[in-house]
Amino acid sequence: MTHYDLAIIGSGSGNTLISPAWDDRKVVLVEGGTFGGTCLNVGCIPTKMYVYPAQQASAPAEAFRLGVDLTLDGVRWRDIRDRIFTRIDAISSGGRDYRADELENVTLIEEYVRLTGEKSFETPSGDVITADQLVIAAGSRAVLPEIPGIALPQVHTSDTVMRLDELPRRLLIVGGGYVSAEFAHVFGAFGTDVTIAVRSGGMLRHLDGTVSEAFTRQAAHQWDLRLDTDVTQIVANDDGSVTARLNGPAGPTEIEVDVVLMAVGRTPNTDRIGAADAGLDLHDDGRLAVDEYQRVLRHGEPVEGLWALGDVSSAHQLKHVANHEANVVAHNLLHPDALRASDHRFVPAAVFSHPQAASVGMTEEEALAHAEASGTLIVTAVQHYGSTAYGWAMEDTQGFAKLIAEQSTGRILGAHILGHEASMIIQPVIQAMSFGLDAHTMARGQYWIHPALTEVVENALLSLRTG
Ligand SMILES: Cc1cc2nc3c(=O)[nH]c(=O)nc-3n(C[C@H](O)[C@H](O)[C@H](O)COP(=O)(O)OP(=O)(O)OC[C@H]3O[C@@H](n4cnc5c(N)ncnc54)[C@H](O)[C@@H]3O)c2cc1C
Ligand SMILES: NC(=O)c1ccc[n+]([C@@H]2O[C@H](COP(=O)([O-])OP(=O)(O)OC[C@H]3O[C@@H](n4cnc5c(N)ncnc54)[C@H](O)[C@@H]3O)[C@@H](O)[C@H]2O)c1
Repeated sequence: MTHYDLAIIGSGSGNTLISPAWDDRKVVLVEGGTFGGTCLNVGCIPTKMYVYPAQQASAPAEAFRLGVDLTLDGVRWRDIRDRIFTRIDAISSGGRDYRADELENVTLIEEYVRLTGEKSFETPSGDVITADQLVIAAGSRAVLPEIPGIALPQVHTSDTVMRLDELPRRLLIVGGGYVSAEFAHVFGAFGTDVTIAVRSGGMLRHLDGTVSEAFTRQAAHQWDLRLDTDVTQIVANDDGSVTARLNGPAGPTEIEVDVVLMAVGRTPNTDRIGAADAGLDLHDDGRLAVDEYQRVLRHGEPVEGLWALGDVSSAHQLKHVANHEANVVAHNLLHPDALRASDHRFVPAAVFSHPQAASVGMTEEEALAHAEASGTLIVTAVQHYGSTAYGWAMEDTQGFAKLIAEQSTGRILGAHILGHEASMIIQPVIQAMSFGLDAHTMARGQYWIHPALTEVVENALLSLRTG
């Protein structure tokens, strides 16, 4: 048995906790998978490194209506793949070597461990580790539904699809959320025939209804979108392709593809670390229960010195949330008498698809429920990109920003943007909400660069009938 001052399970955002403040204390970092976790190796970073060239590959279609004739001569999939992973793999292995070899006070264990108590765990090779403080930052993993044929080598998740040797000619994506929307854009722009099977009636259904409906419409123009459709079986064919059996509104049908991407959500890794056996509290979806200081709960009470952060405990499976919670835990580990709380009031998110979608705060549906419960009124404004000068320059006919505010105070409750660089132009609204600026002050209290695309947000603010 070895005892440490601090033990961390998971090298994603968990890795950032090891600051110089721990230099004279014993720390163990445990990583059973690839060093650096999901975002670096199989998540945010490589996906966006694919999204950017996908945008370039989409340029001919976009430019044509502006009077610019471009042709796409080809997409060198292996070159793109190797450029991305040469860079990422080096960062991962550099980070691993730094933790393994260069810090005398830090030990790196490269095995999947299981809790044996509140602040103890064991490795498959039989070592038992105890710690004064333990941080569980074990993340989440892609869900694989129990469909016959799910284990075929042609069936991938986001973990493996980015490393394919060849760009598939035909791809079936199962699911209608983030991963589906982003990979449909990437593979579709590169020339793959993309079919998407969504078991519900729309894509991105976690977003505001107006955005989800508009995205679904645009998705149906770009990809073969099958709504209200289940995949019931996947069967291997002799030529290396697979046949997926679908059940949709028109009854059973079949589709032949080269690769299937399962994109049906992610589940927290609490089962794999044995959190329930250790007596820790779990939410219904399997997340660890934590309080506002990121302390893990047992029988509803925080366990002293036991912390969790990121996907393993968060309702938001987002890297900026995992990083924020890691900052909070980093402080709280060292300042037990002056704990900081996490701030989950205005968590933004963006889907890097075509078009992009970005959101923060309440959807209109949630705002209406809030208004009813609080006896207030809400106002909404929808501003189209095409109504601003930059939108004219782009000849944009689809993009829009939808803002929702409290009528009496002008307090902004939510923002939902669909279109070019939505993830960037939403940032001033996130700032206004976080710092409590009302819609009018925000619109009139600063210059807005003319004729930048941010004028969409300015005009939406001015259109809100508040006060
Ligand atoms: C395809 C994809 C794209 C994404 N894109 C974005 C994006 O654009 N923006 C965004 O904000 N978020 C994005 N995300 C989500 C983001 O990647 C995650 O929210 C974030 O990486 C979670 O960080 P974490 O530190 O909680 O967990 P992770 O980074 O997953 O780290 C957990 C680590 O713990 C290890 N581990 C688990 N169990 C054990 C055990 N028992 N013993 C030892 N080690 C263990 C795992 O191997 C893993 O490396 C994306 C996710 C995916 C899958
Ligand atoms: N840009 C980003 O920030 C980004 C990008 C990718 C992933 N992520 C994170 O990763 C998480 C996982 O992404 P995701 O797209 O896998 O999940 P998701 O929750 O976004 O979407 C899952 C989809 O699968 C469907 N589904 C669920 N179970 C199903 C089943 N058994 N059969 C068929 N369909 C089923 C759901 O209805 C939904 O359409 C996201 O929730 C997000 O937090 C973020």
